[in-house]
Amino acid sequence: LAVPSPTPALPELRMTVKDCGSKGLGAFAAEDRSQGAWVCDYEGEVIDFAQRAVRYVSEEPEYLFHLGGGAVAGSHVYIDAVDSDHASRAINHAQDACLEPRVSLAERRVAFYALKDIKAGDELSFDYGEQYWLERGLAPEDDSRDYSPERVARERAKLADAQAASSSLQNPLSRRRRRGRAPSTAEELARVLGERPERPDP
Ligand SMILES: C[S@@+](CC[C@H](N)C(=O)[O-])C[C@H]1O[C@@H](n2cnc3c(N)ncnc32)[C@H](O)[C@@H]1O
Repeated sequence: LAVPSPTPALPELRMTVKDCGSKGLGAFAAEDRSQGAWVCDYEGEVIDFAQRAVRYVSEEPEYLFHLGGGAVAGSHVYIDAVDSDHASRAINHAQDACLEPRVSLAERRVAFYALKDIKAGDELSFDYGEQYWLERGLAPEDDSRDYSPERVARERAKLADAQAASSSLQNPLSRRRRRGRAPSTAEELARVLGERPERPDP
């Protein structure tokens, strides 16, 4: 019985980084790669929630890939490519992208796979997700979805409502107030604080 030998793993795709006009720099394939094959990883520094908070106080991060985490914000993990000199840092966004990012929180890894046949000279892209652009109030190129100021305003209002609901849920005193009466003794206060609910999964 003939057993097919396993396909040898391909090396990382050869890439070049070039100017892409208003998108800034972009990463381009320097050779062909077939649909389904691994292309490269998103290379950068693995950081946690606290490091992210220190690094990005007032500016929106541009090279940060969120790997996920649990219900607790402090457990979230990211790959930050801000100081990387790897070409993956320059991969731009497109709705009809040629790359699929496969994220492994356990391995602290993002691996890009070809969603279609890639030819030498093609620009590499993945879908950053609508949220990336809505949070920044920007409309990206190579994307026909709705990023109008009206939608941005609607999404921001939804987020503000969700945050208000979540903070009032997490504050047992406000829960008690809604039921009509704030705790008036230390024992009652301790009992109320003891009822503090778990943060819901976002
Ligand atoms: C991870 S960087 C990608 C590389 C970047 N172009 C550069 O010059 O370093 C993400 C940023 O690139 C730009 N960008 C990526 N895709 C874009 C698109 N489709 N339309 C407009 N700007 C884009 C945006 O400024 C975005 O915040």
